[in-house]
Amino acid sequence: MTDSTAQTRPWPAPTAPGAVDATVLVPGSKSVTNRALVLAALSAEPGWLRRPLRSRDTVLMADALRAMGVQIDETVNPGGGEAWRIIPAGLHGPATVDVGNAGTVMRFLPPVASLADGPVRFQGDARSYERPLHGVIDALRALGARVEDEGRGSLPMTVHGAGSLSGGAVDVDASSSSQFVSALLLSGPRFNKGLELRHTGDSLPSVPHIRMTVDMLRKAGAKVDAPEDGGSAGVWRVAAGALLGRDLTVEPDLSNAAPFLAAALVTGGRVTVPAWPRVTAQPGDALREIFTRMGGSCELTDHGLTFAGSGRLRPLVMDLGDVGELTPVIAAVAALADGESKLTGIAHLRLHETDRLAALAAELNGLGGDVRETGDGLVIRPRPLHGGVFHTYDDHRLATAAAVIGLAVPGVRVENIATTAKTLPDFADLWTGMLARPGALPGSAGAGHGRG
Ligand SMILES: O=C(O)C1=C[C@@H](OP(=O)(O)O)[C@@H](O)[C@H](O)C1
Ligand SMILES: C=C(OP(=O)(O)O)C(=O)O
Repeated sequence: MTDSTAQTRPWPAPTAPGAVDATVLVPGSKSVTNRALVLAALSAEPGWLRRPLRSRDTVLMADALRAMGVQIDETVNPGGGEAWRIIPAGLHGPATVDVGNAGTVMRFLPPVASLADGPVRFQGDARSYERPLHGVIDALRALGARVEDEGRGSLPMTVHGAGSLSGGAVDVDASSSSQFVSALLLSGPRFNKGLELRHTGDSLPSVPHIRMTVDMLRKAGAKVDAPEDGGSAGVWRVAAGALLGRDLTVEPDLSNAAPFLAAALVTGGRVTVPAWPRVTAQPGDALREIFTRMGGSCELTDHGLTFAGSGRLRPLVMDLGDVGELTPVIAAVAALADGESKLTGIAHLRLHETDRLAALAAELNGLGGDVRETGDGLVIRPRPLHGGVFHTYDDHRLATAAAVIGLAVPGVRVENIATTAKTLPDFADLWTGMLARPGALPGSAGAGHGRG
């Protein structure tokens, strides 16, 4: 078991010196980087990944693929950033994979391991042993793989790769994580009979992430049929066939743009995120609508997205089931808003890096907030907040949510800010850099939400 997120002294979250006015270069998308690595590893020819995200989750993915025999060379991109050359090879066991606490690694790689020619052992952080994996394990067994999981339907486990997998039809209940579906689809082209996956659960979270999987599979040459509506019911079909090597430039991580856009909203300022894609499968694109509903406005141009706050923070009543990973930052903004917010459709967040519903309620209430857990979400009422330690439970998005609160509330100290390394190792520097360039926008709320 490993945990590379070093414990550090609580980080004093800076209060906003005024309305922020900054351009923030947000690093690449975790979800795109890790899908691209898997697809490149399964391809029939080498590929390039330009401006990949380098973070704990993506390094774990790359190292795991290397452990199975894939060559990944890290070079410099002529246009800036890194370029990773991925040279697929026969997948080998025995190998050991450290998943850390990365849902993408622990779910996407067992199907890949079933194609290896020997046993692949999966282990990770303590939390990874609690996160659901049964959808992947049961499906792999139904498709012909041998998996030893100590009978728990979770990690630690060993996938006994036999060099190939029969594949075919399988039922999956992915109501606890969309990643079960994405995991099986990604390896589907390499199964002898391809894959026909029927979703049997009552609900399906994070559907945009499944669309991202389908989109990237198609761009790699796979033949995929997907349900039109993308709702909870549906059948996905992936034809057996070779995948093409791609030359892919990774988009900025729009979910990791959330705290920076929130800074514009909370301070009545303005933040530009360059290279915001005009068309994207990333769920973070929904921030344009969500934060506009919460009081801001935005403009998407060839230079990127500029988001401006108005000085007013409106509450949000919304089903966030499609965009669950945005919840912590949205909840932080909601705690500073001028009315009651109701966030629904996110029961599955109890199974994320930590139980995010319990953690957000405990930590916001610990600062004087009024947050109540419901069966599938949170009710957040405005209350004056005060400073204190915000615990982060080794959850990167709890840490960034705490930083947003700290803009408006003096004295917030964030436990283990280093946990942001899961997807955004540069977070603290980007955050202080953003605040070092305050604009002088007249009439802005500035740090006026401070209620300490
Ligand atoms: O496939 C992906 O890249 C992801 C899917 C979602 O998982 P869940 O469906 O488990 O919420 C999301 O929350 C996670 O951050 C990334
Ligand atoms: C839920 C998340 O991550 P994971 O890929 O570990 O599921 C997340 O990043 O918000």
